[in-house]
Amino acid sequence: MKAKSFYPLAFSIPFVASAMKVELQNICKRFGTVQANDDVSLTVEAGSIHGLLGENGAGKSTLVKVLSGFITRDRGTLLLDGRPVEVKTPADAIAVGIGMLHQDPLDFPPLSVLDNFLVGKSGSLFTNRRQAFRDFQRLAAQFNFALNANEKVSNLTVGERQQLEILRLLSLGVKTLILDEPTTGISASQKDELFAAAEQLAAQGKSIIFVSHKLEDVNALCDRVTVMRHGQVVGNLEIPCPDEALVELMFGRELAPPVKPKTRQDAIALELKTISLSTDRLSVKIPDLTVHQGEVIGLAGLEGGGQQLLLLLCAGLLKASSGTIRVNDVDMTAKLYREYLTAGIGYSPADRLRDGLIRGLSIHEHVALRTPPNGFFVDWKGTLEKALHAIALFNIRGKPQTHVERLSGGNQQRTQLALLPVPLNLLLMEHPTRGLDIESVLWVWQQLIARCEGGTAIIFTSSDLDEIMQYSDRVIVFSGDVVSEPIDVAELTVDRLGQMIGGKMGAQSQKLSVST
Ligand SMILES: Nc1ncnc2c1ncn2[C@@H]1O[C@H](COP(=O)(O)OP(=O)(O)OP(=O)(O)O)[C@@H](O)[C@H]1O
Repeated sequence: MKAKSFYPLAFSIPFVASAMKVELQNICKRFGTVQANDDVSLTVEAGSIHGLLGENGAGKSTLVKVLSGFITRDRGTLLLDGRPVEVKTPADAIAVGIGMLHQDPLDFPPLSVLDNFLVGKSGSLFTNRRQAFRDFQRLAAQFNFALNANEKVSNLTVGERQQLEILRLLSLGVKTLILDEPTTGISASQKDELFAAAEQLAAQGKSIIFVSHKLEDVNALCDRVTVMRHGQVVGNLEIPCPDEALVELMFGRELAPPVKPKTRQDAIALELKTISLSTDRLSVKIPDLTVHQGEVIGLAGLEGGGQQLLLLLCAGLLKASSGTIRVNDVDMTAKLYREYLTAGIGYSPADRLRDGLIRGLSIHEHVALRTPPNGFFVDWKGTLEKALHAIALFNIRGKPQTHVERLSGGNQQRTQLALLPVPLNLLLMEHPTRGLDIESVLWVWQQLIARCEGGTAIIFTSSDLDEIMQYSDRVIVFSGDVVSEPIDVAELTVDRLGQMIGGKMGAQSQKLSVST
């Protein structure tokens, strides 16, 4: 790289392999009428990976935000290695060795990887970039993270941004690393890399707190797990632990997945012919595709692949370089985005707070924005009733006046779903259940299946291969610039899907090269 050498001071990475026991005692935190943490106590032994499990809104993020200084607690004590410490800001937390990787990494996308790596270091403006670059490379190599220091962060996948943030926190001397739902939205191989890094750090004596609602992740990675429900600790168990026991603790009852009935009808909802898509990073040819009303098509592939482009095309947000798109027998190829909306096409993006909802606006204001105006004025009374109805119907834990950024991840997704028009001809969903607890996942799919029964065709992306297998009628696999033909789900297994995403397409893509 071309290192700028006019930064005179060097910084060095504190490579202290030190242990730290973390104890949270009787933590209480209330937001208005919500008691988010109600007398919560948690002990994380040095050198261990401790899971924090709970349904959406259980209070997990609040607890770890208290620990990492992003939220001030109302009551309770924090002990590090038996000594009480005061953490009131994220800087206080870093100073005592506690760092948190957020669900959406707190980075600066317009800046380079190296610039982001330097954020938070004292005197970082005057840092010797050559030295910083070497430190970055050394640390990245230690964890097998293939990151390019000169790449802009805006070009990275969520998984790569997480890796960068972990390196940055470690370089700041963090000894307790909090991972807040880190496997949401990353690829299977990035998850493996993340787990290997967490295990390596625990082996060095660092303590890891792993916040999740994925039982298989907790069972695969953690030594112990604490389960929260309604702001309280309801269990503290050794891992491995049977899934049924964890589910019962999380929800107070057993859960059964919905059976997907055959919803495919004869009428055609969507037709794609000889479509080519390209951005400055990727060019893909999409196989000719006919989607029937009520049918579910799953798009599998690594994050940042062509599957997202295909959804954007069908939503009218991206124009194809060639080919035609027809919805309900109407040629939409040259149509504008708003014409896609009036054609009954709904799009639900993965990044809820960036693309789906508007920070600073309440649930009620979102409902009002979605409601066609009756004359010049907004009908605040009528839209309030609609908001209350949506909150009840979609079981959203929030009030009409709650700002969307204050909702838990699961409740943001419920709000996004509540805002989708009914009926729809075509529903495009990026990661429909990302960040949701198991009960919410089942609930979301119940809603989606009901839409299919009403004739809506669904195309969705997911990095959860079990979800793709369970709910799709047919699957299209994206691997780099190679795209498979649509495959009947009965012909697939999760293993086969994983191999195809990894590039072993076999006969399924050869057919495609004939058809394109
Ligand atoms: N800043 C805030 N203002 C108001 N209420 C909040 C705020 N942050 C969290 N809450 C509420 O506190 C409760 C606990 O939320 P928290 O985010 O801690 O849950 P969680 O277990 O992390 O959920 P998820 O898994 O969905 O992220 C929820 O009811 C949430 O709406």
